[in-house]
Amino acid sequence: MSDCLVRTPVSDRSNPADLLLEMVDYDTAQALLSAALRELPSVEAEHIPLALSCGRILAEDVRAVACRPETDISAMDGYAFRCADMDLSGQKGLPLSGCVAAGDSPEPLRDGTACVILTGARIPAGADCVVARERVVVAHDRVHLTNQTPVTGLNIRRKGEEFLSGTPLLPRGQALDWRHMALLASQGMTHVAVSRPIRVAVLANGAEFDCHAADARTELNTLMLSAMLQSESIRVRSRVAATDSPDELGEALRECIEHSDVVVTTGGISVGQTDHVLPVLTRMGATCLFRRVRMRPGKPVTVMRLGRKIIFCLPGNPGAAALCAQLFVMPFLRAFTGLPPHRENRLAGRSAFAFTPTTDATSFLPVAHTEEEGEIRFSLIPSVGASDVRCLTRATALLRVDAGESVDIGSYCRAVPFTDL
Ligand SMILES: Nc1nc2c(c(=O)[nH]1)N[C@H]1C(S)=C(S)[C@@H](COP(=O)(O)OP(=O)(O)OC[C@H]3O[C@@H](n4cnc5c(N)ncnc54)[C@H](O)[C@@H]3O)O[C@H]1N2
Ligand code: MOO
Repeated sequence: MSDCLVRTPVSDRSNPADLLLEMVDYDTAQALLSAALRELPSVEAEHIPLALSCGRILAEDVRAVACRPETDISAMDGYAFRCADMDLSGQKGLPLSGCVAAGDSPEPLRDGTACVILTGARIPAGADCVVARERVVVAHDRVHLTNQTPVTGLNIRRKGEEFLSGTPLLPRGQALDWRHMALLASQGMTHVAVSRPIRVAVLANGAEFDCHAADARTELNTLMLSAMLQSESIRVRSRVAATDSPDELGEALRECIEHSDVVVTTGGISVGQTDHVLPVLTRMGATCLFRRVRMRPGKPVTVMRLGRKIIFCLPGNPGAAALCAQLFVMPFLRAFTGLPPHRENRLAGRSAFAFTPTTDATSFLPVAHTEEEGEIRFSLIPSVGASDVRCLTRATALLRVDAGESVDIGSYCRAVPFTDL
């Protein structure tokens, strides 16, 4: 038998384990979380080498300091000349005078001549068109047109045609990836200001995860949640307190809180005699943002705050922990890192199944979504409940059904797709 904490009387409203504390509905819980996030100072910026910045979040707006192309350049390997100088019949041609390659700073073109020019080379002053090499014939050091009528600007990439100096290039909050590297490097940037990574601690608890326990179980949530939350802009560390001792749990919580910006606990938040997470946090001075949400599954989910630290207390059942992490922790971390809400924040489509809730709570059903003839269709993934880990591997979204609503085949429905960071 474990040593059980003596339960505080249910009338003690300072204890978040107290079931008399009012349960909030799902939208209220989200609103409380958004309000708490707004009160947090934004994450500091750090300057890191551009080469290491993929996956990080831009901490400031970037404007062009140089236009692109920086100067008029040739788009072709060929010959540059002044259009008006060229004999269009191809009979006379123009004498050749020199060669310009990319990287050269050419002298002005001699009047009445053409020069060899290579792709990317600066257009010499005096030239106003480029004809591709395969469209001329060169004989006796003269260039003759074969199959081209040149016009001013032909095959010239004009200075600033991509963008001018001062053009807004990327907004603060942009998650950087390979597509942004060339653009930033084109501005001479070797370093970039990004938000420093957010430190998240994931803490599981429960004596059943002690491998010496008489009925030991495999701990699943730290691996699952670390994989979900880990990204270039989020550093996750995890810890398992394989104990039912409030003191040992308290020590683990203290250590997690001290070294992290955000803590995510799983398990130990219901009303069992070994559910110590909330009383221990309360004793440490944490206050409750909300305690339990009118939703199924995931009802026990609770969010605490200690100073500037937010502590998500998720239910221990892996399915419920995953669902609460997707619905609460992921959007919070996106916003905290400075990312905009996920572009597929909400999916709308038609249900391929019928469902009538049996609770007065918001139900979240695991579904797989497919696109058929431009419309999203949701299929129900069978689940035996909040401990089901197999159904997660087949689901792609969580379909929301509010209390009092029911779903019929063909009903228009909303779902939150699973996301990563
Ligand atoms: N009297 C009541 N009992 C329960 C209620 C209630 O309202 N009244 N709510 C139920 C619901 S809903 C849930 S969800 C669970 C939540 O309980 P806890 O968050 O305290 O979770 P535990 O009791 O610690 O664990 C529940 C279950 O999940 C397994 N678990 C926990 N952590 C992990 C992990 N890291 N890896 C794998 N499996 C884990 C644990 O072994 C238990 O089987 O409370 C209900 N009870
Ligand atoms: O809500 Mo619990 O999260 O059903 O298992």
